Amino acid sequence: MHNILVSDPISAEGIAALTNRTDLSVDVQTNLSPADLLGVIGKYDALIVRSQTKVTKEIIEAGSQLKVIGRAGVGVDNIDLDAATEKGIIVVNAPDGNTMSTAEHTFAMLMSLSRHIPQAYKSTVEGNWDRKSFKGVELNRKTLGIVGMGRIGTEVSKRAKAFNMDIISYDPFLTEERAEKIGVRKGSLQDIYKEADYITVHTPLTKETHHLIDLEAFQQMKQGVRLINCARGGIIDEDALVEAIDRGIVAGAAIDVFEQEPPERHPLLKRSQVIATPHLGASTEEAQTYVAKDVSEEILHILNNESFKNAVNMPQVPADVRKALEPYYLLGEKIGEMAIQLIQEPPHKVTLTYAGELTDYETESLTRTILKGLLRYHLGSKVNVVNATYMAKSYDLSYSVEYSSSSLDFTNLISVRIETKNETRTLSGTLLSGYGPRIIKIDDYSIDVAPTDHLLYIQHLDTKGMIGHVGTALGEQDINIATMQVGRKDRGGDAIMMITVDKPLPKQVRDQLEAMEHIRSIKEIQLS
Ligand SMILES: NC(=O)c1ccc[n+]([C@@H]2O[C@H](COP(=O)([O-])OP(=O)(O)OC[C@H]3O[C@@H](n4cnc5c(N)ncnc54)[C@H](O)[C@@H]3O)[C@@H](O)[C@H]2O)c1
Ligand SMILES: O=C(O)CC[C@@H](O)C(=O)O
Repeated sequence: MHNILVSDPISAEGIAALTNRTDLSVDVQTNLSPADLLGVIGKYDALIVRSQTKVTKEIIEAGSQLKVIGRAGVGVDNIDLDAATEKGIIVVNAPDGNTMSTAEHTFAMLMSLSRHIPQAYKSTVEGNWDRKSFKGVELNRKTLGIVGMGRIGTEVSKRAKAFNMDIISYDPFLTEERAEKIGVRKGSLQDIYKEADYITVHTPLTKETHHLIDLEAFQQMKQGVRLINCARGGIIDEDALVEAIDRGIVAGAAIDVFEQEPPERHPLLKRSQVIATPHLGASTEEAQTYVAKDVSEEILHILNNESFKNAVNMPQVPADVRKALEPYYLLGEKIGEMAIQLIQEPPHKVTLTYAGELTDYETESLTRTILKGLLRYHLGSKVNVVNATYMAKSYDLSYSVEYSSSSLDFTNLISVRIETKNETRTLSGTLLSGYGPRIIKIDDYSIDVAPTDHLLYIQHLDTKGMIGHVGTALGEQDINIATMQVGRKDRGGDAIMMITVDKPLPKQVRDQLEAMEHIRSIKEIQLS
């Protein structure tokens, strides 16, 4: 039974996929204080939030069972992503469900701003009939500057085109081709400041976009410009906006999101040129149902160990790539687990090499899986594919990935070279059609071993009778040999045996083997 906590108001219809299941327990508690949340979070496997709940490092650390945090919406700035990643907790969002609603809200703000609808409404219901104070402006043939041409920015541009607006847009990822396809002009921020009658922002709030629109930016804008922020508080510097309004640069601003929410008595709210809504961009019945459905589906996938697509703190793996790589994850994990057991000292460098058909794919998820296998052996189950690269870095283990054209005549090949201060070991494996994962090389020795639970790796001198001696010693102690592979470099030189056995070796058998003449080392390898 998995326990799920929903701590913000979420569409009941949207989370029906969770609440209808008998193998899940879903608690909806939308009035928890941070202290209350801290007290209860320890018993939950999944947490679903909108933007109100602040999922801090403290909450994440107290979430001893947490596997996934779901954000029913786009922005994840209320979740400490680094803390979640460090703990191996997947953070998923619902990036598409509220795009239309937010684009429509932006447009409602744009029009309200132009025709002073909120101010005129207030005056009218107060008993006035004031037809002079609220003269507006047309959108027709005006220039709209869009900062951030992602999902919402693009939808806003479509609506603006229908109003015969000229659109100029800046986004670091906007190519000339895409701009042409959408029907907007691509420009710089400075172009927007210089030309736009309206500016709307649709970026995430990042270090780069924090106070992107500051006093310096306002000073470059057209006199009488109007601004809209339905993205995130903090992209526009609120104090600078007040100053720009007071200096007459800005004729109006429509603000849905604030640096602090609620925006306790900010001077901005005292300016008659400002209209405001309380973070309502995504607040429609449709959007709330869509985002809740999307995030519920993702949570179900994650709790059932199925593939998912909207993780924010790990790379997205397209479904076709994931399907193609799926059989390699097991092979990669086993190679990682074996490699770490072959070395005697802490590793400081790992080089992963992919060859054959693997070079056709985006292998980031495979790399994470190999690192997970490698690190788990010592660090335990706290390592997973979410935090594997983070964990590697935090243990000063550098890793790199290479692609090779040489796959030793196999259709695919994964090699892991692991280096310590004094030794370097290399392990290679392949996925053999019809046979599954095989280890085909250890250092310079060619072998062919399935990575089973108990393996015995013996380095010895190539001399007569070794196989017999080892076989007898194991047999006498009732250790059944499932398979045995031998390899040597030169006749009479260094040689290896890789034996798969049915159970771990008792200590006396190990001691006995270690004491045998011509045996150089014995390593038991346990795979999970
Ligand atoms: N008001 C609301 O209720 C509400 C609802 C939904 C989304 N949002 C917010 O709207 C914003 C946009 O959402 P989206 O779904 O369109 O996201 P998106 O990821 O589809 O688009 C964001 C775009 O911003 C661009 N960008 C990043 N840094 C930039 C910069 N410095 N200058 C210009 N462009 C930059 C990115 O390249 C990307 O194309 C987010 O902040 C999201 O949280 C608010
Ligand atoms: O949950 C909400 O209503 C806000 C959602 C919005 O800010 C988002 O980023 O998706």
